[in-house]
Amino acid sequence: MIGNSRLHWAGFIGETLQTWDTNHLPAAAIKEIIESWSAGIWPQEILPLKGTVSAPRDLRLYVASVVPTQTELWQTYPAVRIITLDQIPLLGIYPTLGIDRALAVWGAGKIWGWPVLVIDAGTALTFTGADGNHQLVGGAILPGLGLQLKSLGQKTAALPEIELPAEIPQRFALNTKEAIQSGIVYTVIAGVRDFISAWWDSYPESRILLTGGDRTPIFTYLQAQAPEVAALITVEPNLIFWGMHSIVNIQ
Ligand SMILES: Nc1ncnc2c1ncn2[C@@H]1O[C@H](COP(=O)(O)OP(=O)(O)OP(=O)(O)O)[C@@H](O)[C@H]1O
Ligand SMILES: CC(C)(CO)[C@@H](O)C(=O)NCCC(=O)O
Ligand SMILES: [K+]
Repeated sequence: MIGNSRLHWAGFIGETLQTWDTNHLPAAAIKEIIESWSAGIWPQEILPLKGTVSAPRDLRLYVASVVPTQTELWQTYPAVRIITLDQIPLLGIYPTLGIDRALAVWGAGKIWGWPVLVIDAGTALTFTGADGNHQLVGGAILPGLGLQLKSLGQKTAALPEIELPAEIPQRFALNTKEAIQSGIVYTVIAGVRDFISAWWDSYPESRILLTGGDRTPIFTYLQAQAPEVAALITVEPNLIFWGMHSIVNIQ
């Protein structure tokens, strides 16, 4: 899965599933990976994996991407299959819907049942809901936690670029760092709770799944602020891969 910040990898290696993340890769590295795979060798220096790994010569690579320039770099690999929206049986898809959102909500519905709401806390924070007929209800997109911190740090003179706090901060802060942390954390959690509550108004029995690179801090803050809501949320890092797995199997 090619995201806006990095690449998310999942490999069935023998009987086991391994997952890992890398940065976006430059063209030269991708060329090297493709040459290695074509020769039946695992490119261990670029994509380190546990154990010694050779690669089958026809190693299939399934790519879903929300970054077209990155997708392009993989298209020279003969065994690549690009997963596109038209391959996802979700009803009511609109043409510019992100493939990551479509795959995540499809994977969630397939495994945890319908209706379902997915919260993906990545570069962008997205809500994506589908109903009992596997029909997209819709969703919302806002800047993710990292991007909110970064944009304040970069677009102001006096605000530093800081990290997310490990625990929920004090709400009314008396220093700049904690004031930024409070502002972002409390408004995002309030927003997340509001979207969940609005979703449950329409789909009271629905599962809610939380995924993405910032799933753990979001879940920690939610547990502190609204433990009764957090208790009803399923945290699942591999939602998009479950979606890809299901799509790939039906082809
Ligand atoms: N090692 C890491 N590198 C980059 N971001 C990380 C890392 N660990 C956690 N994160 C957090 O993950 C967030 C990005 O999420 P994720 O990796 O899911 O984004 P992405 O690659 O854009 O994928 P998506 O397109 O699904 O949002 C950042 O806001 C950051 O706080
Ligand atoms: C919202 C992001 C950036 C989240 O990764 C991605 O799903 C995307 O580029 N979506 C396209 C716009 C949409 O989903 O309506
Ligand atoms: K853009």
